[in-house]
Amino acid sequence: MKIVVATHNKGKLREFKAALEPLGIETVSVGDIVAVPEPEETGTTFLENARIKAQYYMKATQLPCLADDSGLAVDSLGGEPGVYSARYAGEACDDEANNRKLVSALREVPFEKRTAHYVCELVLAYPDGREVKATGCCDGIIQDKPVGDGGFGYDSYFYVPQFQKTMAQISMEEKNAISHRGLALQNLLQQLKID
Ligand SMILES: O=c1[nH]c(=O)c2ncn([C@@H]3O[C@H](COP(=O)(O)OP(=O)(O)OP(=O)(O)O)[C@@H](O)[C@H]3O)c2[nH]1
Ligand SMILES: [Mg+2]
Repeated sequence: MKIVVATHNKGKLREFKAALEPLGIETVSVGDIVAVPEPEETGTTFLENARIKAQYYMKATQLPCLADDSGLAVDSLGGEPGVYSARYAGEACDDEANNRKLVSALREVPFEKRTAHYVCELVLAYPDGREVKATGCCDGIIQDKPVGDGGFGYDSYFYVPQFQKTMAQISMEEKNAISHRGLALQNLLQQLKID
C-alpha cells in the first residue's frame, strides 16, 4: 500500500515515513508526483486548512491524499500562534524567526504558566469524495532556551513533562508515540482498520 502525503514540510514527511513504513505502507511526497503551487491556507481552523490541502492535492493527483495541518497553541498567548504557526513571524519567515518571536512574547511569563499544546488535524481525501479525518493533541511547556537537535520547528523549546525532555531530545519513535501527529495518525489507521 502507498499513501500520498500532501505536505512540503520535510519534518512532517520524515515522521509519517517512520510511522508508516514498519506497517508496510510506503509514503510518497506529493511534490514528487505533481508540480503545482501550494494552495493558500485560508481556513480559520486546523481542520479547514487540512481539508483545503487534502482536496487540492487529491484533485491535482487524482489519488487519495493525506494532508496534515498542525501547530502550537500557547495558553498564555490566547492560543497563539495556532493556525499561523508556520508564519508566526511573517509570510516569508523560518523556524528560527518564529522561535525568536515566541520566546520574546513569553519573556514575562513564568515557566509554570507557559503551558501549550501541539494540535494536528489529518484529512485523507479520496477521488470518489470520501474523507477520513483524525485529530491529535500533545501537552507541553515552552521553555526559554532551545535544547536538542531532533524534530523541527518549535520542538527544541517544547518541554514534554512525561519525558522530562524537549520534543527535540527524544527519538522519532518516542515522538510518534506521544505527539499530536503520531496520535492523529494512530486514530486515522484505526478508522482505516490498519494496525
Ligand atoms: O516543532 C514542531 N513540531 C511539530 O511536530 C510540529 N507540528 C507543527 N508544527 C508547527 O506548525 C506549523 C505547521 O503549519 P502547516 O500545518 O501549515 O505546515 P507547513 O506549512 O509547514 O507544511 P504543509 O503541510 O502545509 O505543506 C509548522 O511549520 C511548525 O511551525 C510543529 N512544530
Ligand atoms: Mg502550511
